[in-house]
Amino acid sequence: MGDKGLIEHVIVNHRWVFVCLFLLPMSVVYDFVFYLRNWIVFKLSSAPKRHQQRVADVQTQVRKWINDGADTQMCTARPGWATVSFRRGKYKRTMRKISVNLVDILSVDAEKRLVRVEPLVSMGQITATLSKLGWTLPVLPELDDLTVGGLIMGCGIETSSHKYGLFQETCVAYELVLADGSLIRCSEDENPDLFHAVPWSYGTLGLLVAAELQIVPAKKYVKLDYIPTYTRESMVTTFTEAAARPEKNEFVECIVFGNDHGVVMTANMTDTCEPEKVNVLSRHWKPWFYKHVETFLSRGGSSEYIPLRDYYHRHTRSLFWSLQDIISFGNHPVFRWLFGWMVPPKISLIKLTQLEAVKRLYEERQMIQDMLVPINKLNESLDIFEAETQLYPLWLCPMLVKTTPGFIQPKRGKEEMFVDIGAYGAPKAPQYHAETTTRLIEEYVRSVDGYQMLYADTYQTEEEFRRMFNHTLYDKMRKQLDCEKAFPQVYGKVNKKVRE
Ligand SMILES: Cc1cc2nc3c(=O)[nH]c(=O)nc-3n(C[C@H](O)[C@H](O)[C@H](O)COP(=O)(O)OP(=O)(O)OC[C@H]3O[C@@H](n4cnc5c(N)ncnc54)[C@H](O)[C@@H]3O)c2cc1C
Ligand SMILES: NC(=O)C1=CN([C@@H]2O[C@H](COP(=O)(O)OP(=O)(O)OC[C@H]3O[C@@H](n4cnc5c(N)ncnc54)[C@H](OP(=O)(O)O)[C@@H]3O)[C@@H](O)[C@H]2O)C=CC1
Ligand SMILES: CC(C)=CCC[C@@H](C)[C@H]1CC[C@H]2C3=C(CC[C@]12C)[C@@]1(C)CC[C@H](O)C[C@@H]1CC3
Repeated sequence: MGDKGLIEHVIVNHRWVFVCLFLLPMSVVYDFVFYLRNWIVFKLSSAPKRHQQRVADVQTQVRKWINDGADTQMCTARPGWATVSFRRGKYKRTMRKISVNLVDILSVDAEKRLVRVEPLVSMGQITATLSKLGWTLPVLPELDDLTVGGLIMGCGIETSSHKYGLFQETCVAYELVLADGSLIRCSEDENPDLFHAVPWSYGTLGLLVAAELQIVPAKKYVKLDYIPTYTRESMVTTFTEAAARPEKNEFVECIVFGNDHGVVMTANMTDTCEPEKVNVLSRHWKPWFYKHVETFLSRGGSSEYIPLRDYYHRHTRSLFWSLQDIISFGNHPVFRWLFGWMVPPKISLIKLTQLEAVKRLYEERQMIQDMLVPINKLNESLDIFEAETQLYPLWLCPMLVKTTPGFIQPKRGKEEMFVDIGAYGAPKAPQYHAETTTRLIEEYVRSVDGYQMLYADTYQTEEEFRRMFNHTLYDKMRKQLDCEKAFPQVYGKVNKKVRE
């Protein structure tokens, strides 16, 4: 084995060496630099002043594209490795890249209960800002590095989605630069068709330059009730009943640890607590959250008070359960005490440095998928996941599909409760084959009028994709805004063939 072969062997089979020695320190430096930059910007209060100039710069780039003959389509200049999406878009190599370098929180309006942000503002930045002011977002998707732009143009989900719907249902206005270089604002009252067509459009109707999001009062803690279940029936029933009562349960999720057992969690914000039951999850020596949850299967049900921000970022430290496949001893107490403060490595840096062999490994032997199905199909869906993947844990998160027009709408005309089934890890089913199995599951999801989250690999054909997502309003807006030359279709940005 030559030097290159040896390095590749070590990186694929002992990836933790590279991750611990290189990626973790790099992630700390990266976060620190960004933190410092934001601190300076905030102290100088320069973000709102510079916003207009930065938007004008986006408009100038689009107008230059027109003057240059508009011969290639446009996408944002954000490199594929920097995103939370599972893969990189190949289209980033060929399309005209428009730099939308807008990373700041512009204003917090307590009276109107709104926060106005630029599209690259991350969820970590938002919780840091809002919690100090006593506010929070109604839906705050897990993973610190998710951006407002990515969550609006794609979709975002969290354990309060059974009450509020997806992230976009809590947005009240978008500002976009269109294919002709003009700036437009849209909301429920102003350009409502565009407003409803933007979510799930993946940047194919225009470039987002600002968004207004609802805020709601935050409390200090979340009181979290852990309810272990030992049969499939009790797991599904407990979860479904909890999701149906948003007035009683502000947050609902379930981690399925095996075919017939899992822990359902219901939670509510509170300002008071029982001090002996407080669990500060963000302390670096604390066990990974899903491992902690698993202990309630043997300990029996219980309650805890978790600081609100720690609750929001509870799965971030272990990237749900994906980190165990990268640092297998990451949850060992010694590792946690010594290095836990550096974890997790930044997803962007993992993507930037992963070798072709690691990519292949993930492509062939790992499944990263979120499928949204009507909650009354949960039991049947779990049977399919068990038969085809035998992959555990699974993440269950309920979500309300509202009748708002757009890419996803309840097929039966009235709002309907769905559940996101998240599968992240190495399937154990002997017949598992990335493409065949995913296609089979996609077919099932279509058959129950469900949806696939598109940050992951979709193997659907364009015709199947159009059957899954309602393109009526989207097609109308593409025509009206003359998008055909300017941007690809959503399918052209998300299907497996255009991603690597
Ligand atoms: C109107 C207004 C506008 C503002 N604009 C901006 C702005 O544009 N950009 C900006 O950055 N700040 C802005 N701020 C300041 C903001 O309040 C924070 O000071 C800033 O975001 C940095 O937060 P921090 O120092 O608390 O960072 P930290 O709390 O140190 O957080 C830094 C990062 O660490 C992680 N983290 C920290 N604690 C936890 C935890 N408990 N669990 C999991 N992860 C955690 C998160 O990833 C977070 O992004 C604004 C404030 C106001 C009022
Ligand atoms: N908890 C959750 O809900 C989770 C959600 N996700 C998914 O991750 C993705 C978000 O990741 P993130 O890294 O934030 O975003 P990405 O950079 O991956 O962006 C996602 C899409 O949105 C487009 N987009 C982003 N910003 C703009 C903008 N300003 N103008 C026009 N188009 C834009 C991108 O276009 P382009 O390709 O041109 O750059 C891209 O197609 C979403 O798809 C989300 O569903 C992942 C994990 C958890
Ligand atoms: C809560 C929802 C809806 C989704 C959570 C999905 C995450 C678990 C995945 C999103 C991006 C994924 C990536 C990886 C692991 C799983 C995610 C965090 C990797 C870090 C796995 C290792 C690869 O080499 C790179 C991957 C990048 C994206």
